[in-house]
Amino acid sequence: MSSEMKLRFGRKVISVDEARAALYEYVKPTETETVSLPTSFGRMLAKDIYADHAVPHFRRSGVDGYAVRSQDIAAATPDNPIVLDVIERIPSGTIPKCTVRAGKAARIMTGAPIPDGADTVVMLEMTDSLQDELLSLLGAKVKIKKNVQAASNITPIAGEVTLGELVIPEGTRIGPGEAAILATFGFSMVEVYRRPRVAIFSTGSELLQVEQELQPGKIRNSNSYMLAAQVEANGGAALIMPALSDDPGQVEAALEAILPDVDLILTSGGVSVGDYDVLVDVFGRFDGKLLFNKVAMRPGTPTSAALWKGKLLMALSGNPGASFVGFELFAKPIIRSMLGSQRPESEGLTAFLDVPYDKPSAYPRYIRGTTRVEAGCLWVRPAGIDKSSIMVSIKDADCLIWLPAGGQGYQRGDSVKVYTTR
Ligand SMILES: Nc1nc2c(c(=O)[nH]1)N[C@H]1C(S)=C(S)[C@@H](COP(=O)(O)OP(=O)(O)OC[C@H]3O[C@@H](n4cnc5c(N)ncnc54)[C@H](O)[C@@H]3O)O[C@H]1N2
Ligand code: MOO
Ligand SMILES: [Mg+2]
Repeated sequence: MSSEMKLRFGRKVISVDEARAALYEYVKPTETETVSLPTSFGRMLAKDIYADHAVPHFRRSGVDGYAVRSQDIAAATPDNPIVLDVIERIPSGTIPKCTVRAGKAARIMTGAPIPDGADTVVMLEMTDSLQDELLSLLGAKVKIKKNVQAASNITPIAGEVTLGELVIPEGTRIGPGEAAILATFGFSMVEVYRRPRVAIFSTGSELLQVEQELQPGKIRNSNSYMLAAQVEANGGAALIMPALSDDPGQVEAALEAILPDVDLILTSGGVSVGDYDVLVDVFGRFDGKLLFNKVAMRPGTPTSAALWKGKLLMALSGNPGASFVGFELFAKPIIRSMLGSQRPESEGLTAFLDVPYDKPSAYPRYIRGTTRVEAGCLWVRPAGIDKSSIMVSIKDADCLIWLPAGGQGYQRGDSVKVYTTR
């Protein structure tokens, strides 16, 4: 068999895990860059964030009311209120001037520092000050109508975060909570991983550009946009390249030209046994190293990958379903590893199959699935028609249902593993 025929038909099949291991060998995190906090949302943090001060860094009032000594108001009741002298008013953001001694009270606002001497705060609603609030403060008195436990309505120093605590580990995606913490600790500039640049090429002379009118026997290129959306959803920067022809020389030249400018190349189509499956031809003539060209999985069996001039080239199947699944299983963990993620692979969950599934397969299946929760249990069913060539059901998928190889089919209610894709 010629080497070209060998590449097409004499393929060595490897498992998904072996394929991933082969890829991970060549994956390294991108360099870090420093960006402004407002532009860091969605980016991956490139260094551990430690608390360089306690939060709060002062005893903070949680309510509007009076800061007092709890022992002064132990006997307070609505019928027998305790009267205290009001010595100062403490707006939030100011520093108390006086110490609260026996028989004294300080009117305090929510968020303001607790004055020395006070160990609790009585809410305004439990005093009679509401009537007096127009009185000039000096000489005013306040009737406390309810005793309040010591430490009430006070957040102690370091009540939220202690000095030196690791608040966000490196490799975390910056969402709302992380943004709040970064702002709290003064990170107006944030060190993040550079977003991996991913070039996307589709192949196939049947492909039209999106803006082109439909023509007999041709289809619009949908994979490139699906893959670009998947790249961006996982923190990469997608470069949608012009679709490639079926000419091996042209394809090789186009891929080689972009290699230096990107971190990863994704192609879709042209990896099976067809006469015009051009990636197979490229693998037969390029000076890269083919890592694998057949994976024990359905869909996406002909998914291939190569290392070329130090960069990974992921050659996904042309069938939209297979392309989607191949991205989720291989390109997603590559991109997330480049972004420093400690958990690059999709999270595995257990769900109950919502419908019977009776298509046995020689290879493990990764079926686009739609989950739902019922009475606290996760149920999953195939998202629409479960065929590799179906594009329209991809929008309904929020996971991949993993069905082991072989099997005599599955009943409704069988528990299966699912991998989230959202
Ligand atoms: N005799 C065999 N035929 C096929 C085999 C096989 O083992 N023996 N493998 C099948 C499997 S499995 C898959 S998966 C597909 C993969 O084929 P390719 O990766 O070579 O993909 P293409 O042939 O280029 O296209 C397949 C299909 O997908 C459509 N396509 C391609 N690119 C796009 C795009 N950018 N947007 C939308 N649709 C796209 C293309 O029109 C074809 O319909 O091979 C099976 N055949
Ligand atoms: O490998 Mo496939 O099963 O058509 O995608
Ligand atoms: Mg083909």
